[in-house]
Amino acid sequence: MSQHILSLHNVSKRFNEKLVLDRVSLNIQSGEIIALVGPSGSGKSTLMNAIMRTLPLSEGTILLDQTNILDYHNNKVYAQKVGMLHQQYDLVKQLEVVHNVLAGRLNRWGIWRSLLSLFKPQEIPLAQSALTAVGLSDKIYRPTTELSGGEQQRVAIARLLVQNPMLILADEPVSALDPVNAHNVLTLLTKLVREHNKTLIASMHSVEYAKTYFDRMIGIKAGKILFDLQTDQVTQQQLNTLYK
Ligand SMILES: Nc1ncnc2c1ncn2[C@@H]1O[C@H](COP(=O)(O)OP(=O)(O)OP(=O)(O)O)[C@@H](O)[C@H]1O
Repeated sequence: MSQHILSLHNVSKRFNEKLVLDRVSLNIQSGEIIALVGPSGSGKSTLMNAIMRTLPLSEGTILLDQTNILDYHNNKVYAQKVGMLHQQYDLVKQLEVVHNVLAGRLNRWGIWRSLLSLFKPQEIPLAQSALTAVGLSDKIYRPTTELSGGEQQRVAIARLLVQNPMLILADEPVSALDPVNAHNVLTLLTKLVREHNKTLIASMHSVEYAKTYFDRMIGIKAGKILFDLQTDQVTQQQLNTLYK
């Protein structure tokens, strides 16, 4: 049996008649830290949304943990396998940080516990330890809106730690941040992924960041994989072709 955490077999996606993913096949092992790179509109977000099950495939199969993603009937169970980090953090800004972090627990709690937690946060030690891991333990009861962009992205990472999925997808996780915050968030994210034995796939606008922080780079152009290599093996010529 395959040991791949994620396998895509001939995955295609059409929007109306437009082919946006064109027979994409790839295998990903547990623990890999992968950057998806490619020009705007090449299909990176579509690929991630397909893995997240927010977009149905036109053709092909995706196996997560050796099971077809369509066979996970329960979204809560699926959320224990895959979590996503968005460019715009996707937090409820009016709530205190603790509630946003504990939102990562919703896939394990029932409705009553989830509602109760809005009034009296449940599992505070769990939230506290996730916030300590991202360097924000002193911000637990602050309104999220008072945090900077970089801090909000770290809250979103703490929420993922609480959610504890095996695979993390990150859609341009630092493109809304300045270079210092982008560096801090990527350093933190890749360190936590390694320490917690997770797998990371991130779409990256910046090839420089992709080279610095990621082990494997997958170049996508017009919905096709142009190269799929260890980062140090990607040549300037391949990058030129990708962005030409
Ligand atoms: N819901 C949709 N309906 C129709 N077309 C779509 C839809 N979502 C994406 N597309 C098209 O699919 C193509 C790929 O988009 P996608 O967002 O996956 O690219 P991307 O590589 O993530 O781009 P970027 O780097 O700019 O985020 C684009 O041409 C886009 O316009």
